[in-house]
Amino acid sequence: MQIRLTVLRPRAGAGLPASATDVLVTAPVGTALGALSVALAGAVGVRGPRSATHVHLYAGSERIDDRTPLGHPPLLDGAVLALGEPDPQALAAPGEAVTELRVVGGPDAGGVHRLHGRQVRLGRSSEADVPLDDPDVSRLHLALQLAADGSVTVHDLGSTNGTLLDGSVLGEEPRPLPVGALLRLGESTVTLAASSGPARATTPDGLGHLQVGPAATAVRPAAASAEQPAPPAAAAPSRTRSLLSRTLGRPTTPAPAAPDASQEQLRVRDRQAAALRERFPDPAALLLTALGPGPRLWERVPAHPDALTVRLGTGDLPGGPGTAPGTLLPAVPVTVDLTACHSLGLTGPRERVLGLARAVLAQLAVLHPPSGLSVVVVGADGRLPAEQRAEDWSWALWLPHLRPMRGQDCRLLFGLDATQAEQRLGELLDTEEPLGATLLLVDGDVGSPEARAALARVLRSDVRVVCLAETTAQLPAGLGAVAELTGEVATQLTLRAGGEPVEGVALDAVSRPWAERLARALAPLRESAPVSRGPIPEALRLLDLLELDTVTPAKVSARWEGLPSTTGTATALLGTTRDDLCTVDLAGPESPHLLVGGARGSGKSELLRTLIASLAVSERPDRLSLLLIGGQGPSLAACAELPHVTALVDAAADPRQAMLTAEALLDELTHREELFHGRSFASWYAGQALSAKVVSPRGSAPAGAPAAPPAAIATVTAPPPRLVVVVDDYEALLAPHSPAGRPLARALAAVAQRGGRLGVHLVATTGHPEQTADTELDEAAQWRIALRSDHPADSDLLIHVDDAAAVADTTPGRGYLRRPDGAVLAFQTARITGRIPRTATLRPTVVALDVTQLGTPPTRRPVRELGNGPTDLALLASALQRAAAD
Ligand SMILES: Nc1ncnc2c1ncn2[C@@H]1O[C@H](COP(=O)(O)OP(=O)(O)OP(=O)(O)O)[C@@H](O)[C@H]1O
Repeated sequence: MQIRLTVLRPRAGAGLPASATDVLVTAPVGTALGALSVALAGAVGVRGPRSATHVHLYAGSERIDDRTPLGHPPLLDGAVLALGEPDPQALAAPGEAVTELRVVGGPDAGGVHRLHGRQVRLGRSSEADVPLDDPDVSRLHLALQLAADGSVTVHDLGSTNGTLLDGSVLGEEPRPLPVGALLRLGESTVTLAASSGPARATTPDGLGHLQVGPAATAVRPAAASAEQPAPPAAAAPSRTRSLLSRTLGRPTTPAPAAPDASQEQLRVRDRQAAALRERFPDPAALLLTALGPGPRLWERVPAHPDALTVRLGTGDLPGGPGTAPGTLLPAVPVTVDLTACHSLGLTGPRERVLGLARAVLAQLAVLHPPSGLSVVVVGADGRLPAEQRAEDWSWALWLPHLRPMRGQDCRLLFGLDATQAEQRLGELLDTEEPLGATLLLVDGDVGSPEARAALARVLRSDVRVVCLAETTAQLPAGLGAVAELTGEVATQLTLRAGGEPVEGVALDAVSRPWAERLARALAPLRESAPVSRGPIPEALRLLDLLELDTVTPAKVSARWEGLPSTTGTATALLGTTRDDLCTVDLAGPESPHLLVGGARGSGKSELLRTLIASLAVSERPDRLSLLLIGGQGPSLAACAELPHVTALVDAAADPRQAMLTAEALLDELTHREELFHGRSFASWYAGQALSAKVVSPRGSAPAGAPAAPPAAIATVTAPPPRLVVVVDDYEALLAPHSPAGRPLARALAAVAQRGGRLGVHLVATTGHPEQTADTELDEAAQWRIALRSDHPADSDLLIHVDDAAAVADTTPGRGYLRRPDGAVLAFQTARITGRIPRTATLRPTVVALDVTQLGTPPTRRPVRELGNGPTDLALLASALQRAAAD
């Protein structure tokens, strides 16, 4: 496994900052922190004999136990480990249920401050308890006073530009500050909030990530109600007039309400303003959502009405229905819909533009799931030093949205030099089918004439683009919207999106440490779907897909205990498609049988072994039996130890056993028909659940079923399990020179025709689809797989399209699944006869992360397996046997 950590070197002296190094750790699953700590200390230059015995690592203020396995909390992707002393930042973390002061807008937005002590001063000075990097804020601007009963008052400290409390001027006399009231100082807006809501449940996966369930629909903003004003998007010229210049620092105007508004109209105004602020969350709310993670994390799935709408700042916007004419909603979000305008330019002094761009990326990353939005960051402007570009964007390396998910040849979707930029832009143009949306962020020039030409083409594609520049003239031509930072200190912006410009918007900008904190909180989070979209992997391990990388009897028993007590299942996980797990459900209503074809060496036998192992994990042996028949050799012998396997027949080597098996199979079908009295396996089981008793009408032991007592003794017996008959080299049984095979082939034909209703399923492989065409199985099997085929006609016979003929012979196990509904999906079979990957036994390595290199192709080392030791199948069989015996 690989995870990224940050190691903090101890401070050289009190008051000095700790220096941090980001590292990539590669280590076998289950490696304990103790095995890494010396290497982690070495990464920040702490070496020598003392480091071997005296390395203590802290997560926040807590010392981490050396036995904590890597990949388990707190050792997750993005974790910060402080060496030798608690993390000095830890105390500043916003905590649980206390009153919080949140900076919800302005040039230094996003801060969340727990209120401690009796007095809290806000100002530009570093002496302030809550420092604000806003040029229009005085050094010590205002003070909050906390009373013992928890109430809060506020007063101005004689600031130059004054303070507004909910639109009215605040003097030096203390006034109560209720939760939710807006304080505006300089271009910043702050508010008091009760504690943040409950965190969303997450599940550690042991590999450095936390799985997050889908967003709760209840928390999504409701569609615009009759009372709500239209969303404050930039592209609506009708409201441009009403976006007034901000009033602070200039002659102060009262709260923006119409003079003759009634009490009810004012309440409507307040509700509308609150609804808009809720709908487009401020930076502080976003940070808390990432840290929680809160219920709104990744709520904007592609169909969400506000998907790809970004908030750029706040302004006073006209009220909606129910407010008095001329009413303005104070300090509500001003947004741009990137779905509508496609591309957005942000211009102004570099530091401010970067602050705004960070706020834009942060909100996209918090509100959109990585499966619905990919982010590509290109910063290759040769006028800036390479180190500067890397430093400006290093915070984004923690965002999960930058992971290459479509086969892009890089570690992260960065283009931080001309070559990387050309590569990223080329990839954007090459994507044939867009999966979710893509946002390209371009910081300045893209570095080369080729890249500029490619960017011009990207701008005409479906990719959404945000470009940053110092001046509007430096932006690429034809952007859908441009936000230009204005004002003496560039803390306001003017938005142009086709209609009249929207002026005087107080921008949302966030600092780099803030953005890094938010991105780092997102780093370990993963959507709960086990496989993400992307290219089809080249190699897969079944035990990993089954989440049984360390398989134990207890884990298997727990899985079996969780099964519903209805008819036994027969669902086999085979591998993955591009988007999802690839499974075949033989017990479903669509089709009970599966036919698999492919050329020599295409991976048919391995696919059967994977299917057998997967079926065995999916169901208890008393409810699912497996009968294995090798038409031409012992390819399935490795599965014989699974407790579900009742017989292994080598038809070529043992014709007599083949004959007996054929008879037993036919007997079994007849037995079930008599037992079920015309009902199907499923409805008979449903009946059994009611009557609870079964009287066996006859007693010969059917192939693949537990032995039953002699026919003469009518007795209560276990109900028959589902039976899956698995045949390798089906065509060998059909061959004229195979006298032993022929009776078996006849029995299998009967299974294909009659077995489905009786809970008897057939899975068979063929190397020669033309020989198995038109057999009973060919006609009955609606689940069909074509692995690599030698001829298009073979593929066509199997899956009714010839795509499998184009599969490369370097990818055994790659093929196409045709489902009963006719859908054809490319997939890769997972392996079960491999051995534990060699990396599982390697010594852990710790290497420093170099941001400038993250956009380059990763070094590829072939996955090698241990040459000795048990196969995964042997490990699984042993665990299943013990689980079955318990
Ligand atoms: N899913 C897979 N992933 C990786 N390697 C695989 C996979 N499936 C098969 N292989 C490798 O490909 C080779 C051929 O596999 P296999 O014997 O399953 O093919 P086959 O189609 O049954 O061949 P034949 O028709 O000759 O019996 C083996 O070396 C196997 O290890």
